[in-house]
Amino acid sequence: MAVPAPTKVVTVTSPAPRPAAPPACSLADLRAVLAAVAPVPEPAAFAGAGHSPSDTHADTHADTDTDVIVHGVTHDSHAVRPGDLHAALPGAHTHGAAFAAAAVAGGAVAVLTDAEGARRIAAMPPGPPGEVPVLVSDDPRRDLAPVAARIYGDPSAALRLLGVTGTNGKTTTAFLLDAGLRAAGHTTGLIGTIETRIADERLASARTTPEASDLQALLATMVERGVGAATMEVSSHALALHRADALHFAGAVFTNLSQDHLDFHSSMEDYFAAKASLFDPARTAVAVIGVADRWGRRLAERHPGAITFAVEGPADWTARDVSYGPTGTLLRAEGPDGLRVDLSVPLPGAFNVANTLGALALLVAIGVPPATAAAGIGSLPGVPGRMERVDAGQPFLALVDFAHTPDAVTTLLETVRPLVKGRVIVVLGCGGDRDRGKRPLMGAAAATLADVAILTNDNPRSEDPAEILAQMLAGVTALSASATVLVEPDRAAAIAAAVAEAGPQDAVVVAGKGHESGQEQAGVVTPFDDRVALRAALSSVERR
Ligand SMILES: CC(=O)N[C@H]1[C@@H](OP(=O)(O)OP(=O)(O)OC[C@H]2O[C@@H](n3ccc(=O)[nH]c3=O)[C@H](O)[C@@H]2O)O[C@H](CO)[C@@H](O)[C@@H]1O[C@H](C)C(=O)N[C@@H](C)C(=O)N[C@H](CCC(=O)O)C(=O)O
Ligand SMILES: Nc1ncnc2c1ncn2[C@@H]1O[C@H](COP(=O)(O)OP(=O)(O)OP(=O)(O)O)[C@@H](O)[C@H]1O
Ligand SMILES: N[C@H](CCC[C@H](N)C(=O)O)C(=O)O
Ligand SMILES: [Mg+2]
Repeated sequence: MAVPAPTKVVTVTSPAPRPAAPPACSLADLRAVLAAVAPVPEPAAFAGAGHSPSDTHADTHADTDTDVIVHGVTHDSHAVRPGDLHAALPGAHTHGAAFAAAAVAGGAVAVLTDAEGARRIAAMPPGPPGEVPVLVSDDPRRDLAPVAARIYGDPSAALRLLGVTGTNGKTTTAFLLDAGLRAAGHTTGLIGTIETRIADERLASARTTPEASDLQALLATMVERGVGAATMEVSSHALALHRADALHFAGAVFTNLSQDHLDFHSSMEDYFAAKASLFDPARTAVAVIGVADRWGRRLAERHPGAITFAVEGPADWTARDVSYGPTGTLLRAEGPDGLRVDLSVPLPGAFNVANTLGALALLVAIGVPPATAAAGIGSLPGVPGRMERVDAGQPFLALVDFAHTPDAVTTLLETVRPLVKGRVIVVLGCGGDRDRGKRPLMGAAAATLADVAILTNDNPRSEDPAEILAQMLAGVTALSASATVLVEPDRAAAIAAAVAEAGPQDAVVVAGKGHESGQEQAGVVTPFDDRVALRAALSSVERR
């Protein structure tokens, strides 16, 4: 087999789709937006070296702002188009103002930044950045969302926007919502981890939730192309970094909360607060909350008008007569006011019953007839890389799944166990540059709930893969694990070892990468797809 060429990691987001008809908005309008969000800082605060305060263009161009017309906005200097506002944001690695000259050379007509950015621009040698107005904000990342909404004509108000947040199940729930909306006759849009859809067009997603500038442009493109209803995953990073501010949600689902992303959030409380902020009534009309865990129950207590769901109640929506099969589930959903909805869900496992209830509850709440919602959900062809079966004629079950949190690994292995008479063999790694606290917990879950656990690499990114594996193993050795635990850093070899180990009636479960198409290590992405690797391993076994 030819080895695919690795590609260099691009850390900036790829250019987002923009409306074909560019919007037009004066800088004076944007100043008004900024003034409404926060008071304008004193000009003296951004006087740079070699310039007097009056040299800074936040000040000097104020009278002529109406003459500067903005046609778009970007936070990424690589994606600047002529007529753009360049949002030069302070970041964890660099300051966007460092790229202001490139942005203005690329056609940016104004810059939005903070005092530090304005200081840097003022200190630059005479040249392009000094030739455009600089809007200064105390928090330009926060202000980017309302500014972008103003530039693109507030597109989320022009369509029915649904949001999904929570640790696990966002992508699945979003796919279920989209299927229900399409069954109800809507032309739909979808924004999430696997892909972005604008009506019939499908694009690869760079992020689960794009930055506000890209998101507002994307929603405006959807409106322009006749999309009437859109569903988006709202990650906790997005909420903490203001990507989803200034959006109008017709409704949103909270799936669940468990440990993840504690590299980014300081604590579970902080992580919960980010997720909970989506349900502020000022931005979300209908709250649908999974109450199977304590975080969901806390959120529901804060929102007495919320619609709740849990596979086993008490909740507004619960499931009855659930019949689990290897490829799907039959159930009766019981909702408020005696509603009864029979569903055939083409996704296996109790966790997908929870996802189905969340989607159904929101669809019904926004007026989709229950039978129509059920028909849409029933027509979903599955979710790529989530409990996805790979079949090459082998006498055992082979699955690829995206479980990459302790709770998801636990749920996954508990779901697979009753599906097979034989052993469960899991292949699993943990991502680099992500929550380290997850690693021993994921190792422990694999070692207690599987019969054979093969620990391997999963996007080591900038970290030493051996160190990540050692941290997973620490969770295994801390308890008397029942599984046979092996370590094989090469993921393809680990998958092949799992397949070689499997006998009739066993299950091979490859977890953590799901739909992903690359393995990222040391700044390089090498094409890698678990489904392809698993199929290749299964085929070579068949040939033996
Ligand atoms: C932790 C996090 O979310 N970081 C985001 C943050 O990065 P940062 O603060 O490090 O930014 P930086 O690299 O210092 O750059 C500062 C500014 O300079 C700009 N820049 C930088 C370089 C350049 O050449 N030109 C340029 O214009 C950048 O666009 C940025 O605006 O701001 C950047 C854009 O402003 C984001 O691209 C970046 O997402 C990074 C790449 C990322 O990996 N985010 C992940 C963790 C994420 O958001 N994940 C969630 C899903 C999580 C889940 O599973 O639930 C998601 O929604 O995708
Ligand atoms: N309701 C749920 N409860 C627990 N685990 C779940 C649930 N739904 C899905 N999972 C597990 O989580 C994995 C990821 O599911 P999904 O992609 O729908 O979640 P996500 O929240 O979008 O994840 P990400 O934040 O990484 O995009 C699945 O492959 C499955 O193992
Ligand atoms: N949205 C998640 C996906 C993780 C997938 C897993 N394969 C990994 O690389 O850790 C994240 O970026 O944390
Ligand atoms: Mg997702």
